[in-house]
Amino acid sequence: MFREDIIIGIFSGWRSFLRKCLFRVLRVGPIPSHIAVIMDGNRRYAKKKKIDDMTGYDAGALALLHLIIYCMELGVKYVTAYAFSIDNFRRHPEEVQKIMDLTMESVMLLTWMSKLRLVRVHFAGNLQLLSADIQDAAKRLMESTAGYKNFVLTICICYTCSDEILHAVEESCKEKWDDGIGIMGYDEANDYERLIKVVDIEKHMYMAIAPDPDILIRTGGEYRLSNFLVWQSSCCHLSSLGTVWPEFGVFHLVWVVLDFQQNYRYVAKKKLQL
Ligand SMILES: CC(C)=CCC/C(C)=C/CC/C(C)=C/COP(=O)(O)OP(=O)(O)O
Repeated sequence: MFREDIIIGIFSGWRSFLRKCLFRVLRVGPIPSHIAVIMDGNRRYAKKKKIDDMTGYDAGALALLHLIIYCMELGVKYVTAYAFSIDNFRRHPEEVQKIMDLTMESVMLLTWMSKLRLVRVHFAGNLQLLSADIQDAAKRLMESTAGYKNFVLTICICYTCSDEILHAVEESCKEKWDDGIGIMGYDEANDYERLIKVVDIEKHMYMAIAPDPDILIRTGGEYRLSNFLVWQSSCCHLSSLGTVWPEFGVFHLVWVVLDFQQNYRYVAKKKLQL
């Protein structure tokens, strides 16, 4: 499904012209630096179109590819997608396998795209839960693109924010232990002082590579975070869309960014008060 002609097609024609005009208008206002997405509604899309669920996921992966290209054009620097939660391992094995296959296909496509030296790819999550071949391919891709600064794509796979926090706490404790420092100590007032600080935890989060998201989009009409970037989204603009993920397109993106711009001043003020 991932063919070079799809990518070329997206860039060409009158649609590309219209998109450029819309993005020029959007750029008059503040552009989010980081957009995160929960790609919900792939199976509902499949049901609606009377196709099998697996083809629904293909359509979802293509919608993600479109979003990446639009965000690059618009000037968004970070895109983070929730591809697979640790809880998704409870799904039907065929479905789990399909998403793993798509991950492998995406790694191959992104490896091909990495020749353009445009995208830094990062996989966030408990990667040990992936099969050895996907782990290897993902690690190689992360290493080979680590120096690219223009655009950062993070694919959250085998991810939940609770697991991310546990991992970060563990790493912080190990670090203190290795430095010969206990976890709790006394300050001069004989009061407890925290030796593990928020900065220690944040340094070890899987998402440490990116700033906190400015916008978190969830498609499929749900209003839950489903354990996605819970730590990082205290000040971000949440956008829940009724549309199913494979139908997410450029007009949805424009709508979400306009909504973000309308609330920008308020959210910026709130961030300063934190
Ligand atoms: C790069 C990469 C690996 C891309 C992955 C492709 C992709 C679209 C993954 C979404 C995974 C997922 C479990 C979505 C939830 O939708 P759902 O199908 O459970 O939605 P629904 O049942 O509510 O309709």
